[in-house]
Amino acid sequence: MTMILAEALTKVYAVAIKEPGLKGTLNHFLHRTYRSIEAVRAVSFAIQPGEVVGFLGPNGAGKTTTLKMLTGLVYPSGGHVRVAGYNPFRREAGFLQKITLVMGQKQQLIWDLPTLDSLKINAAVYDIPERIFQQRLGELTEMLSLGDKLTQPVRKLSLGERMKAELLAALLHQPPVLFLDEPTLGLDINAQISVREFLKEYNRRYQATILLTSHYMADITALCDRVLLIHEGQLIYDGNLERLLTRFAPYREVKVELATACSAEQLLTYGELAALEGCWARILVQREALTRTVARLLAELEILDLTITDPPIEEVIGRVFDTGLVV
Ligand SMILES: Nc1ncnc2c1ncn2[C@@H]1O[C@H](COP(=O)(O)OP(=O)(O)OP(=O)(O)O)[C@@H](O)[C@H]1O
Repeated sequence: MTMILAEALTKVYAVAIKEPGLKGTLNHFLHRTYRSIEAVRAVSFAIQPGEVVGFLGPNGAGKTTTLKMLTGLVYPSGGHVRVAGYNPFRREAGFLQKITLVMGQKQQLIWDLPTLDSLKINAAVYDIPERIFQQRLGELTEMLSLGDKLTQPVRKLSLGERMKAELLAALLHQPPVLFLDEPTLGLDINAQISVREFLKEYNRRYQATILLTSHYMADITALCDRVLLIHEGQLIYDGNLERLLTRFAPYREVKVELATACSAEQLLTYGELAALEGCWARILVQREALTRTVARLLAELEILDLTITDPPIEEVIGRVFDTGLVV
């Protein structure tokens, strides 16, 4: 059974327009006018059980709106959705047991209470028997390395600990489908890594299906083989991350340290000049010309150091969004 299915999913928001000044305010009350924002346009995809899929797009591309439609928080203007066999808009109890939605910038834990108290409330809401509650609590606390943190008021936790506690609360009912909107937002590198590791382990242990948005490409590369790219409300790519990178980054980055500074014009004869600072230069070279170009660089210039790397994924994805190409 397909776990998450979106067919021609569309959302058009009607936004009231208000002119400035007193006249505008009066008009706004008397004859309100609206303009339409097509946040999501005919988006279709199918995600199978156990898949971890990255959902990427620039700000305002329509990611959160799509997640809200998949979780039944926003009613679509068109199209069809099915998650774990349910129609999300009915908000049936069975559906709510199957999913969770974690938003990095919103919290569900009660600020002044210890996490444990919020967890007990969640256990009651989801009708989790005491024995199962204790067992899941122990397992998740260990997986998240939260130790004795659960008895402290939430406001005393660090940002990373709070995010882990949020995940614990969101997963207590052991949902098979996870919608995660920026779960590592604002966390330091170590906290990002431990959230990532936890999600990887959670997916492995419970074969959970995960749809994840993140502005940190390290989250995506660590967790997702497959990505969905959305641009101005339209799905422009659905497939393997590796394939996307090879297609949109047919070049490699050659970083050189020169014995003496060189002009940009001279370096441009080797490839596209990405940066030049004093004696350091970053040159983008087509993959098929790499060996030839490196040989030329070493023969023609006095090189102190040379490294070859793949371009940063952020840069490649940025190029895809800049072109807005439908793949
Ligand atoms: N409730 C709303 N009413 C009107 N317009 C909205 C509403 N929510 C979102 N939008 C608009 O819909 C478009 C898509 O927004 P959405 O939040 O889905 O994008 P996003 O990809 O999640 O962006 P970000 O990465 O910045 O969170 C934007 O133009 C946004 O301004």
